[in-house]
Amino acid sequence: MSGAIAVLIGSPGSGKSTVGRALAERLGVELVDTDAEIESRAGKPVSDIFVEDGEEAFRAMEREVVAEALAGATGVVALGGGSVLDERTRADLAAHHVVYLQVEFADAAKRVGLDAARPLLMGNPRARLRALLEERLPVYQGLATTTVSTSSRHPEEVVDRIVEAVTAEDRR
Ligand SMILES: Nc1ncnc2c1ncn2[C@@H]1O[C@H](COP(=O)(O)OP(=O)(O)O)[C@@H](O)[C@H]1O
Ligand SMILES: O=C(O)C1=C[C@@H](OP(=O)(O)O)[C@@H](O)[C@H](O)C1
Ligand SMILES: [Mg+2]
Repeated sequence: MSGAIAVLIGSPGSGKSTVGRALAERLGVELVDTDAEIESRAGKPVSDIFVEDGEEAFRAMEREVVAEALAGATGVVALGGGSVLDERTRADLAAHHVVYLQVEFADAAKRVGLDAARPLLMGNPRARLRALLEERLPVYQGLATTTVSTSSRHPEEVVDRIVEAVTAEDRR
């Protein structure tokens, strides 16, 4: 299959950015983390974009950055958790290995609890995260060519599973 070696999708706290970095390093390929690219273009953190420009402006930038990342991808792409809500992004993903990083609610809550930079979870982080997971689960499942559980697994073990899965997919 051409395109990215793996495009990582999943909820906030599933480990897309962390595992994306480790996977790209393991394979010796480039990583594009679309949130990092948005931050570099905007010159400010995602949380500031949400507060100062609003979610709609963030989603418009995200759509553009994701489309570019997917069009040129040959390595690993880590998406933001909400990027798959865009129809064009979902269509673009059809050309790629799409790895859904699955996480139990309790683990995701613990992981994002360590990091205050997720504007969508402001207010009541646990309730917001639960609602996001419920709404998006079918979308993540529908897009995945491979699903890898990340609960109770070190990021390097998650990388092992992804490498096995994409190698097996390519043999098919
Ligand atoms: N498999 C894992 N086990 C434990 N903690 C993890 C794991 N993957 C990521 N984390 C931690 O969870 C937090 C969120 O990870 P991150 O990669 O930013 O997730 P995402 O990009 O999916 O929102 C970070 O503090 C990270 O160190
Ligand atoms: O789920 C979402 O809608 C979002 C997830 C974040 O990325 P992570 O999934 O990497 O945390 C980031 O793109 C933004 O805060 C919106
Ligand atoms: Mg991330």
